[in-house]
Amino acid sequence: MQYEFAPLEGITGYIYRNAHHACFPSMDRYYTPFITPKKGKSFTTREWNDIAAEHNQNIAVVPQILANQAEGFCKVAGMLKEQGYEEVNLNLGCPSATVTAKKKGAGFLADPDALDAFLEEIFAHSPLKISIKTRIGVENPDEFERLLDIFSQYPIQKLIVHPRVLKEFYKGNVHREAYVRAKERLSAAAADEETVGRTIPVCYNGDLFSVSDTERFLVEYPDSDDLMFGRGMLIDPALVMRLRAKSADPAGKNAAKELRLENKSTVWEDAAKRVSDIRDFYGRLAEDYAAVLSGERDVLFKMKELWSWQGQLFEGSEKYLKKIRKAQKLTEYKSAVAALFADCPIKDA
Ligand SMILES: Cc1cc2nc3c(=O)[nH]c(=O)nc-3n(C[C@H](O)[C@H](O)[C@H](O)COP(=O)(O)O)c2cc1C
Repeated sequence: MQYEFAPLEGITGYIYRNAHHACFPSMDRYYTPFITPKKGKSFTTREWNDIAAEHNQNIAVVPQILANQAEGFCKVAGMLKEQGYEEVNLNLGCPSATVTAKKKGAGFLADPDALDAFLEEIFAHSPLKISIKTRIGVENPDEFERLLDIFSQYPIQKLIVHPRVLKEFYKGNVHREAYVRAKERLSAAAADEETVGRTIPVCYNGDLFSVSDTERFLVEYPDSDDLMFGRGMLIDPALVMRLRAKSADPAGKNAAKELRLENKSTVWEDAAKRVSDIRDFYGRLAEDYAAVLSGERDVLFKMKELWSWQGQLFEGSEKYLKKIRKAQKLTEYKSAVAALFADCPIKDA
């Protein structure tokens, strides 16, 4: 089983990724929040910091590009190659109106012919392997068949499917049958000589918020071998660590060995251990942000955003979260966080 950390813009930058990897070394890969090609200019400072090789040592990272012009995509891919990357991910999922209005992200799915022409160009000229993270359409899940026709023509490193259409944003039920369809279609994508024998690995992404959600998913879709987690990791940063420790499948066991987790599955279900690991992680994050951000306000902004997710893992956390949200100084923040850790039991999800 492969476990991927989803790109989360504004959250999973290099500071977060490095701290997460140090505290919960369990992910096969982290995807960066998207980078956009710009005319003339290369990267913004934020983008540069995020992808620079020195900020991503000993951690498997796939940078993501948001683009609809092949030239810009390939130029950025070339710059990423210089930093030592081997793969780049194309964003066909972002539902934000500012992005989709420019026919990028999930907005690009509205014009399958243009998307096909773009893919032809980038697969011909990109210096890096290309994976794709996609939604299943704009308005209607039926649009996915046409998109799969297109995807099946290209040597895509991996197709990550978030089975919602653009207009659903992140709400409502996921269309899991579309994920099944992608697996059926792309593992049998042997339509002509060029594609004979080629299969495109498919990764599932969407609404796996807890260990029990994931276990239920795997009972229903036992052929799954690659899962991507986004918000679930913000709620429980040890989620994949716990899945690996509990896993009885051989790949999981090997991964557990690599991570020196043998016989530790019980430790990972121990509530006190879970709380102290999350406390260490959040302590480290606050310090690491303080080392690069310009003042307490910015650090507080980052940490408050994280707590809006993390708070969901603790029973009865609302009044403590209110204090965290109201904190104007790091000292106030720290005492509110300490009170939450002391008083709120962790959920067994
Ligand atoms: C705050 C936030 C930022 C996101 N930023 C990105 C992004 O930069 N690139 C991308 O492909 N998806 C982005 N996504 C989508 C996630 O990667 C993921 O597909 C989505 O959250 C569904 O997975 P989940 O249910 O496991 O959270 C973002 C989602 C959220 C909530």
